[in-house]
Amino acid sequence: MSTVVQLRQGRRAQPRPARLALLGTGTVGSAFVERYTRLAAQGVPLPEVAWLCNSRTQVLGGDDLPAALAQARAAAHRRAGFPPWAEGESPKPGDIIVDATASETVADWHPEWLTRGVHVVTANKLGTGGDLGRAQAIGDARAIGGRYGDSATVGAGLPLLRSLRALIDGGDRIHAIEGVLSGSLAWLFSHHDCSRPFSALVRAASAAGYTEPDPRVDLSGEDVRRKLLILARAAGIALPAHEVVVESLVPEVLARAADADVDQALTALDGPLDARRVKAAANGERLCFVGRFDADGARVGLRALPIGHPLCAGNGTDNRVAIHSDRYSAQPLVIQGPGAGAEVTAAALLDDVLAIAHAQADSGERVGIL
Ligand SMILES: NC(=O)C1=CN([C@@H]2O[C@H](COP(=O)(O)OP(=O)(O)OC[C@H]3O[C@@H](n4cnc5c(N)ncnc54)[C@H](OP(=O)(O)O)[C@@H]3O)[C@@H](O)[C@H]2O)C=CC1
Ligand SMILES: N[C@@H](CC=O)C(=O)O
Repeated sequence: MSTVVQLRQGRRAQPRPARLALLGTGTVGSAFVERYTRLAAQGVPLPEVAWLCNSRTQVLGGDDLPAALAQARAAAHRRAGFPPWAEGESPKPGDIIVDATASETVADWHPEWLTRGVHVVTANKLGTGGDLGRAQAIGDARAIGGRYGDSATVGAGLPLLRSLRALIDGGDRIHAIEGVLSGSLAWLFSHHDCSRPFSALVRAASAAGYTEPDPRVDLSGEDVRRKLLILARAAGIALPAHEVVVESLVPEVLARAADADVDQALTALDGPLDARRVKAAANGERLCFVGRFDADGARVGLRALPIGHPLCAGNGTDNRVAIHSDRYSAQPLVIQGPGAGAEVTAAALLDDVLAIAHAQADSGERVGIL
């Protein structure tokens, strides 16, 4: 090797390892830290968590992540304004942002980060399950920039999006997707036997970490709409959110309740849902909250299905989703398993983080220079 080449190589800046920022220190963010800490103790090579952020503060990760998490969770509330991470140090190309928020503000940043070569791993469905323009901007940005890990957004990590993309990559065409896409609603309707008020079950589902931060997002069908949009868009259909017909379970008084009054207003669900449960049982049917899209459109709502119906086969938080395609035309491909819960969701996020870290290592991807 010539002296000139040796000198050039000696001067070349060293690539630095990717850093990770965790946005959201609530139910899912905390489970992420717990799993990260466990995997790191097992020797799994993970990118360093450089920052933990919520809407109130940003703290440095460091060696003691549980302590950093506790510090972030204990931060004082602050007046509205930019979230602290937006005022602090910017992520650099090759860094990984984990979005464990339910925030529109954070989702709006997804295309921007991807365009800059920053990877995004998300449990937040608003990126690709909300506004179509934002979903398309994310699609465009991931084609040229960072990677987008979205397995936690549908089925809390069940191999749904992965399978769908594998079918499409293999030349298959998707005709319809139908299924139970809400873990919390699946859990609620599998426990609803009128012995306890439905509102008490909603409180239990929320305490178990199955519902959205605001359970009305589940009960209104909005969460299922988002998942259906994510699936439809992954299948290549540019479906606008307003084209999904949604049957909400939320009575007017609950819909209008201020955040502080939601818990009390949940009782408005009890009478109407008990009546639907009694009627379904009298007809030998079971209530299931189902989302479907096909050539005729997209629809989300509560259906009374015969007890033996395939969509009724799950238990607990099980999602059960049927994919109809060219390849699976006589009988659909069916994927079933737990579709909500902080642990499975955190595992999905870490799977995506590891997949990005492995791809970086395999491709020798140069991470931004310090
Ligand atoms: N629970 C489940 O089974 C599943 C959940 N998900 C998704 O995971 C996400 C998180 O849910 P969950 O943990 O229950 O929600 P939580 O309400 O428990 O936590 C949300 C966190 O996001 C933070 N946050 C809000 N806005 C911002 C912002 N602008 N910048 C930084 N942080 C912000 C909050 O901050 P602060 O603490 O200051 O309020 C909080 O720490 C949701 O999008 C949900 O849909 C996805 C799959 C399954
Ligand atoms: N609230 C959601 C959680 C996972 O996405 C659900 O009930 O499925």
